[in-house]
Amino acid sequence: MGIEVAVRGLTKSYGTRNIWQDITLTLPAGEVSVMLGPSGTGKTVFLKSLIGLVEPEQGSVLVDGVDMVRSRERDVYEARKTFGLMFQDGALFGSMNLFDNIAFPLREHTRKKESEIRRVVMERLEMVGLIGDEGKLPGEISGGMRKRAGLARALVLDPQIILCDEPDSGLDPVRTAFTSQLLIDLNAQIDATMLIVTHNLDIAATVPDNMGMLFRRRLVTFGPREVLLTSEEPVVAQFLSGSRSGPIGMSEEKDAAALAREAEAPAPGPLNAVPRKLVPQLEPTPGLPERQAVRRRRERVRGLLDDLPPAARHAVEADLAQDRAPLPRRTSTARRDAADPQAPTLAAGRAHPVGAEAEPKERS
Ligand SMILES: Nc1ncnc2c1ncn2[C@@H]1O[C@H](COP(=O)(O)OP(=O)(O)OP(=O)(O)O)[C@@H](O)[C@H]1O
Repeated sequence: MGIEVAVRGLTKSYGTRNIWQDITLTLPAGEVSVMLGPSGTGKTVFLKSLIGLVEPEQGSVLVDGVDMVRSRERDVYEARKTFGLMFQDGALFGSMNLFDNIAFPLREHTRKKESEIRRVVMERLEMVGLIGDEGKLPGEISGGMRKRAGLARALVLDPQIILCDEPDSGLDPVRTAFTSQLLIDLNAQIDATMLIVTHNLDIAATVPDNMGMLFRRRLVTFGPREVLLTSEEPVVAQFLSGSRSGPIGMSEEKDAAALAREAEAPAPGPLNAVPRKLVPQLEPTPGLPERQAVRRRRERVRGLLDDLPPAARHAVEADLAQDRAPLPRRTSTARRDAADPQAPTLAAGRAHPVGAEAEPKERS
């Protein structure tokens, strides 16, 4: 099973420019989490800080007892081996064919024989649907195939934590849907802890167990997917609906004058929030094992129910009721909500705000 990543009070600046501050969250072991945020809010910097490639000035990132921020270089190097990284462009060596690219970490970091390397590489190629393409150069394949090859390479050392930086960037909606399924299938097969950085609303709505969002140098929220997907927090609702109305502007933040003008004359019709249903999470492709994270997460989130905002709580209770496990409380409400066609919709304005009173406490 994957291992937990515990981030506490993380703060990063470049020179005098603060990127984000005081980020505290836990990536639960073996679960899939997504970090959303407008462009430039520091999502990639956050990913890099988890593996010690970027050095935050405050805070800690605990992975299996090693603080990726402050521990000795040798310990950080060892802990880094538990991670698999998938970068935006696949980060493949242009002069090597896919087989050699994917075999590279095995040849660099292990003493496996070539026959064993071939077995592992072909297995990973099959997982990402690239069997038959192993002889091709990165320049001869599509962007989506490069991403999948990058994912296969991230998997060869059997990582317990997988970090994916914008797995959808540059992909059409169909390829993005396949990528979403691939990520869920992967989690079912290897039960690794996963963090995906993305802007993509379909991935956000269908893939993760947990979601967070960065905005204005802060973590707006992080918790069970239902919290963010039912949130009325203006920045979250705007982001999830793709609306121009709200605090997010073309540059990272709108200034106060622009927000005041907008409040007087809200953007018309289609530019405003488009309600989105809280759609079910993707399940693994038939024939694959069940995701073990699902049951673990249900148990974990059951313990958080009292701290969740009402809309998120109703959505979680509906999920728990579907599982047919006995509910400790509010069973009848959950059943009613599960059947309620008016159940929480994204940006539909029915959910409770994630505010001071309602914000769930992040827990491990
Ligand atoms: N090495 C660096 N030195 C100085 N500034 C940097 C460095 N790396 C990143 N930044 C700055 O940190 C900010 C956040 O960058 P980052 O790439 O993490 O954003 P992001 O949220 O991933 O954006 P996008 O969604 O567009 O990929 C940017 O303004 C970027 O210019």
